[in-house]
Amino acid sequence: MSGAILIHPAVDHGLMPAAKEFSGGTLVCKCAQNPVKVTVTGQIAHDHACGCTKCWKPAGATFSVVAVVPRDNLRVTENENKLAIVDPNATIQRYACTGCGVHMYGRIENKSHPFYGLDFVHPELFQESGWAPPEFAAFVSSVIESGVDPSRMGAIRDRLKGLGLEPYDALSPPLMDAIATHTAKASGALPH
Ligand SMILES: N[C@@H](CCC(=O)N[C@@H](CSCO)C(=O)NCC(=O)O)C(=O)O
Ligand SMILES: [Zn+2]
Ligand SMILES: [Zn+2]
Repeated sequence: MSGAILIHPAVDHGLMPAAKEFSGGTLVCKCAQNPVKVTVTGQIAHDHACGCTKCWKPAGATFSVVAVVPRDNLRVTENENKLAIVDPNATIQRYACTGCGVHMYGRIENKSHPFYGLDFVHPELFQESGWAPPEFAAFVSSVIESGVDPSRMGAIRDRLKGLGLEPYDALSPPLMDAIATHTAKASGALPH
């Protein structure tokens, strides 16, 4: 680790490679009793470190680690009654455990959203190893909104680059292109 720059416990010691045989697993919240469990089928996609204020981060972390899975591949299997939506007006409706505060999944209900059909999950909550590691860092400048001193941004971006997580202030260029393509097709600027 370089100095006091802690990105997230799942990346601070280097990225763990994906396991070829990883076929999903169980996300478990941090409650000592009656934890919420969410079963995910298949590997995660578009895993990234996210600096936005809305994604759940473990204590001490500057970034979250968040990825997507098809919503049909996700099931709440235990203690669903403990879940509550953090902000019903947000694009991503994040279901948090009312016991420990961990966000178990985030769902997009707007059918015209470019990412409709995908749920957001924090893969560090898997009890299994082998999930695909983060590929880039998103919404990096947004960490300032959580109180990070702007003077630290150079060191934070250098640390992310050192970990192989290219820093962007929105999503990665391929994902931003996919969003723009969706928008252009919806408006008619591009053919379907
Ligand atoms: N500066 C804002 C940015 C918040 C934001 O737009 N977050 C993104 C990324 S979340 C995971 O990649 C987003 O899509 N948000 C939609 C939502 O949260 O519903 C901030 O930091 O708050
Ligand atoms: Zn909990
Ligand atoms: Zn985020």
